[in-house]
Amino acid sequence: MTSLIEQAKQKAAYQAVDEHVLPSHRVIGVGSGSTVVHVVARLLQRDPELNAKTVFVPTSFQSRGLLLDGGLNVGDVDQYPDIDVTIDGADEVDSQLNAIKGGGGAHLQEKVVAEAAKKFVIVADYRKNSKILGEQWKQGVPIEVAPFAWRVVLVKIQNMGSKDAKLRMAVAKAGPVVTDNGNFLIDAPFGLIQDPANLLKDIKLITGVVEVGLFCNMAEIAYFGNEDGSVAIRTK
Ligand SMILES: O=C(CO)[C@H](O)[C@H](O)COP(=O)(O)O
Repeated sequence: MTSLIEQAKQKAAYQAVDEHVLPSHRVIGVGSGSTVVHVVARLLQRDPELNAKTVFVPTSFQSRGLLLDGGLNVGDVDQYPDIDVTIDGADEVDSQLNAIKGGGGAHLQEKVVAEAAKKFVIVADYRKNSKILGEQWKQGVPIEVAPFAWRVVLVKIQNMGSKDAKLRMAVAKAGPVVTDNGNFLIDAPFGLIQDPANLLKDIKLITGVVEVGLFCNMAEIAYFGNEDGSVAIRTK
């Protein structure tokens, strides 16, 4: 029995693929996370001849595995810097389509692949649909940092007002989570984020920060699967 949340993710993902991955597209960016599993499932339902003519650019070890397991052509963003469309999940999306990403620690590659695309599309379930960032996602803004700099960055983030900011620790390993890029992660709660673009700029200016999981003014459209089986669409 599929849960309501899983059904909501699937509905959003399927509709986004159907409406944004066109037969003329040759390069598709594929995000990371559990909602993206449904994106790849829908891609695999397309005409195999069409998929054979298309390259898919993953954003993590996880999404690369999904694409390879499906027998799809995989390419790197340095080979394919012009992407037709990138579809990805999010941890929270506000009324202006700003998003928090990086719950899965993949936001560095996700941001590069989203910025390389002509169009960036978000897929999520109803729990991610907010007016203001920080309403529902309480874990904080994910910040990827160079390992040697983590404590200096953490103190600066705490001094910026995120008193509960902390290093993300691994669950099945002693010590911190290490990203696909060999870095550490800090999760920094800032309460309600009224001005995400300004916060992004301030955090990014701290030396040692590699990338911030605030995606501001990037998404063109977001699909939210609802509990009742409908899909809410938000556009710019
Ligand atoms: O940003 C991400 C990973 O870095 C994911 O897109 C985000 O965490 C949402 O994941 P899910 O679809 O599993 O809820």
